[in-house]
Amino acid sequence: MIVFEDFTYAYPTGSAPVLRGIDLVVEEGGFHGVVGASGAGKSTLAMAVAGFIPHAQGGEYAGRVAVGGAVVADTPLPELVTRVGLVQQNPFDQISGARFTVREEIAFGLENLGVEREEMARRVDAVMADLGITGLADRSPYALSGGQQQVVAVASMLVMRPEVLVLDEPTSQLDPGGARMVVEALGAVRRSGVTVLLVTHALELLAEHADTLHVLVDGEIAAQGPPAETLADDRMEEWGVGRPRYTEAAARARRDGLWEADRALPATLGAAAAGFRAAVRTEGGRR
Ligand SMILES: Nc1ncnc2c1ncn2[C@@H]1O[C@H](COP(=O)(O)OP(=O)(O)OP(=O)(O)O)[C@@H](O)[C@H]1O
Repeated sequence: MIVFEDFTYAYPTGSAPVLRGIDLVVEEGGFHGVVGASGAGKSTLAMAVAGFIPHAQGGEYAGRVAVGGAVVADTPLPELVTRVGLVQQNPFDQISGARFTVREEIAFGLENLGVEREEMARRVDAVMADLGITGLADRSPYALSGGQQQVVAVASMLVMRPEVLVLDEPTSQLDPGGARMVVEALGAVRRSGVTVLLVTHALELLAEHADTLHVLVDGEIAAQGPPAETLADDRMEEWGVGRPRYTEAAARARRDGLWEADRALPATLGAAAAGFRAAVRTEGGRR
């Protein structure tokens, strides 16, 4: 569980706070999304969960962030890395450069923790099997596609058995095939019981997979709730987030009288298809 209590944060080089009075509860387990316009503070929020804020970045803060009951600011980074994994945008940048194979790369964090060799091998094998990358075990991390590298980055975090996995735009530099690999891997992470907090502009992905969605606007939480509600919110345009293409299609159909007036706008393809089918039936009934 991640809890923000009235959390405000300013970077050391900037005078104005970039997160302001954040109150947020992310329930244990499940898949939770964070969206917002560019500069809204999403990466800053991700770093506040992972502890790079305040531990590595410094800056000024008020209020608190806690993960699994541990207050992030009071917990040393070496302990936090076993509680929270952070996967970032660029898969290439996350390769340690210190190991030759995917298997060794995934084991790297456990080695640093001094985990016993057999236990380490068991855990690495299990994570690779869970994420469907056993076939990559003996390859060089540098010889992989971006999607494969990103799944290895997820595996390197998951092998530490964190409570929370935070991902900051993990698919934004990938082609559609690579993005699909990462999404499938996140399905496996979710099934393992780890809480997933995903920062992304990929609204359709959140519409299909997220349990809750948190909308950041200029450093504040402007809306939160189930994605079917938040993504169809009329204010998403003015907040600079936009809406899924299915929502936009239905909104246009509604303007043209082709969407039932009392039916909520859809966020997913399935909900859009159901709405259009119903509209066609109603139209047919009128004839
Ligand atoms: N290291 C830093 N020092 C000072 N200001 C920073 C630093 N990093 C980010 N900022 C500022 O903090 C604000 C929020 O940035 P952040 O990267 O968290 O936004 P974001 O929502 O993740 O944006 P994007 O979608 O473009 O990644 C921006 O105004 C940004 O310029």
